[in-house]
Order: sequence, then C-alpha cells, then structure tokens
Amino acid sequence: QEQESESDLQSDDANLIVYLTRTNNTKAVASMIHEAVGGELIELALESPYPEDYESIVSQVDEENETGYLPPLETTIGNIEQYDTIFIGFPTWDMTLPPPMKSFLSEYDLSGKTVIPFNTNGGYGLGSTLEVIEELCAGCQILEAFETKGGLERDGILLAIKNERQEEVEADVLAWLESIGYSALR
Ligand SMILES: Cc1cc2nc3c(=O)[nH]c(=O)nc-3n(C[C@H](O)[C@H](O)[C@H](O)COP(=O)(O)O)c2cc1C
Repeated sequence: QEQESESDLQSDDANLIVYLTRTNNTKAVASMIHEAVGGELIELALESPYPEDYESIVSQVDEENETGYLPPLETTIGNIEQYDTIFIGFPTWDMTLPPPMKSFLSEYDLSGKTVIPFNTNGGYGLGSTLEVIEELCAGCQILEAFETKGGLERDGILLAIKNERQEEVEADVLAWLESIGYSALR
C-alpha cells in the first residue's frame, strides 16, 4: 500500500499527518501541511463507512456522540512510537470532534508526543473539538490549532478549498506553521 511505501521513503521523518475527510476540504489542508513539512500522510477510514446521504450521516453522528460510540477504524498505523509529532486533521461535525477522530485518539497512546490539530468547518468554528482532544490526549503537548472555513454540505457546498480559495488557505497554513515553529521545507 501507498502508506507503507511512503513510510519507507521517509523513515527518517518523524511527522505523521492523520486526517478525516468526507468532502476533501480537510484533505486539501492536510496535503498543504504535508508538502510543507513532509512526513507520512494517512487518511482515516472506517470499517463501516458513513452513509452518503447528508441527513443520514448527521443523525448517525448525533447518536454516536450521544452514546459515546467509537466507530472501529479500518486504518491501522503501525509503529506509532516512531513519530514525535502528530498533526491531526478533522472537520467540525455536530460542533464537536468527529467520532472517527475520537476513535483514533482513544486507540493510540500519544502521550509524550506533540499533537497539532487542524480543522475545516462550515463557518461555525472549532466548537468543542479542542476540549475533546485535550481529554483524549492526556500527556500530549498540544500546539495551537489551525482552523479555516471549508464547505457546508448542508447547503450543498462540498469542496470549497480549491482555486483562489486554495491559494488563500495555503498562505494561511504556511503562516500558521511558521507561527508554531515550522519553516516550510520547500
Ligand atoms: C455530519 C456533518 C456535520 C457537520 N457539522 C458542522 C458543524 O457543527 N459546524 C460547522 O461549522 N460545520 C459542520 N459541518 C460542515 C463541515 O465541517 C465542513 O463542510 C468541512 O469543511 C468538511 O470537511 P471535509 O470536506 O474534509 O469533509 C458538518 C458536516 C457534516 C458532514
């Protein structure tokens, strides 16, 4: 798999960029970070994918949040100990952290690592995502998060981070990386 060959190529690199995306806005930001800082890029996939239909996913996520259900991940990350820094990317769902990212943080012990959140949302911001990350990530050093407006599936806006918007977000990402102490590799 691509993920494995990437890890071979970049085995010296201690960054992991793991992200969840549905309509590819968060993926666009993940790619920008990857291009800038290198490392391994992994998209989270579920054993049982969410429904395509928007209303159906909204009610499923709502219920998962209420019951605290952690959907099993299909993605496995071998040898997580090798990474010092883990960028975690996610959309805002239901004004909180999406259940699959809760699954990831619950499944892997990231204590002692630097965790760097990044997010896209429909314009309502981070909600309680950072508080949930703090709870699930005891012993992590959590750096300042990146947050930007992506799509708004409710209103039929899917991938919004493209064309001029992509350039705008890229400039913001690079400025943020610099502010948290990363200078871009390229
Ligand atoms: C199930 C679901 C719930 C969402 N809830 C919110 C929300 O509470 N607040 C918000 O600003 N955007 C919300 N959105 C919009 C997404 O955060 C936004 O479109 C984001 O850019 C999607 O990222 P992606 O393209 O990487 O999937 C929601 C989207 C979905 C699919």
